[in-house]
Amino acid sequence: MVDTSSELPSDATSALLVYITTVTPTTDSSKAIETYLKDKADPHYRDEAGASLLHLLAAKGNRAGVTAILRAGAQWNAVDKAGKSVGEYAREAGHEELYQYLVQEGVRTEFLLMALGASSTDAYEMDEGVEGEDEINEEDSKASQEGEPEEPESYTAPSSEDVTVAPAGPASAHPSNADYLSRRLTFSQGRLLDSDANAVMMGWEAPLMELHAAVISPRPGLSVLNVGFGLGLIDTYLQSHQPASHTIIEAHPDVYAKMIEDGWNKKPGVRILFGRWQDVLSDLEVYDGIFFDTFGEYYDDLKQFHEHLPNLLMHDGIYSYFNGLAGTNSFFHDVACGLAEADLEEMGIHTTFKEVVMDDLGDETWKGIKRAYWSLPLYRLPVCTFE
Ligand SMILES: C[S@@+](CC[C@H](N)C(=O)[O-])C[C@H]1O[C@@H](n2cnc3c(N)ncnc32)[C@H](O)[C@@H]1O
Repeated sequence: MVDTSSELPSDATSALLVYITTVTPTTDSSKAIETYLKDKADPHYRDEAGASLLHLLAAKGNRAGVTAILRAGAQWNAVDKAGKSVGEYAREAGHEELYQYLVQEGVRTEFLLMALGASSTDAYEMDEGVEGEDEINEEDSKASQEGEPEEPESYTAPSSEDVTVAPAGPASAHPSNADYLSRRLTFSQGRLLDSDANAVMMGWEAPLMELHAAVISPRPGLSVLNVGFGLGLIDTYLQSHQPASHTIIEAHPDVYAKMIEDGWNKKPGVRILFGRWQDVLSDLEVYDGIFFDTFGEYYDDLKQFHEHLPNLLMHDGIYSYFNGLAGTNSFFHDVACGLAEADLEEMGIHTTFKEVVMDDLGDETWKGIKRAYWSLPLYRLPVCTFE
């Protein structure tokens, strides 16, 4: 990988940079930028901070320019050397409308790539996760769009040690669900950690789990399914709602052993299916309420689970999932929410998001944990029903 970010831009690129940074944006910006690009300005130029032309246009609130540069192949999910996305550049400069436009652009691009089987979303960790993996991988994304692997053009991505929010490594470097399931786990001080100090589940999520339980099990006597036991937080809340039947799928042997030790197999209505959800689908029934929250899985796995919902959820049932996708970057998180919403809509399932204001979790929460996986001020709790 060659870092050419310190090289001087070509004349046409310099002229384009001057245009972007000094000219007041108008609807004509799009034509002007196309002309510079025809004159061989480099659409993949990065400045010394790693900001792409799209970042610079976003900061200027230049909507026509943003459209033109995206059309020329700029990546919507580029990050600068500090890990900042184009959405953050737009929002921080006060261009909220452009921020929303960029979110829609991200959703549209990823949705199309998904349809083509070429999405970059495997870097969206489902939940508590592994360092540096919660953003869409811009390198993967570009390679996917063009059908073959390609070196980044003018920018060496910082390593995950350099920045808190870093572009993800290649998907193949992510520990797989199978790797996670072979690691030993520790339950201590209201946390469930794996042997690599990744937080599988943490006590600070209890109030969210209480809300999820109330959403999928609003009255006694319902049949509910929870995928992923973890610390048993949501299952404890679900029990307090007195379901008629309460099915729990759990894949990790250490978690399963703890469930048995704590007597979960003897609780009212509880049926435990030990195994990966992918492997126990044929043992499932149809439920009034379903919740999904696994670990070491990615957006594609969530999407795959969603594809089974028409067979698992009653016509008037309610589904929800832990919405930790890209939970340390509001722009990528907003795109992930939009993508999940669009994918569910394809199956006739409508999503509304209940907004939950979050307290700052503080550094103490993350002590001894490999990666802080949540830092956003708002949690968007999905409430999904058939239309
Ligand atoms: C984040 S925790 C769930 C926390 C839970 N919502 C709670 O309230 O405590 C994720 C759980 O999913 C389990 N898991 C991971 N992959 C799974 C899979 N493919 N199928 C079923 N369970 C899985 C993990 O072992 C872990 O116990």
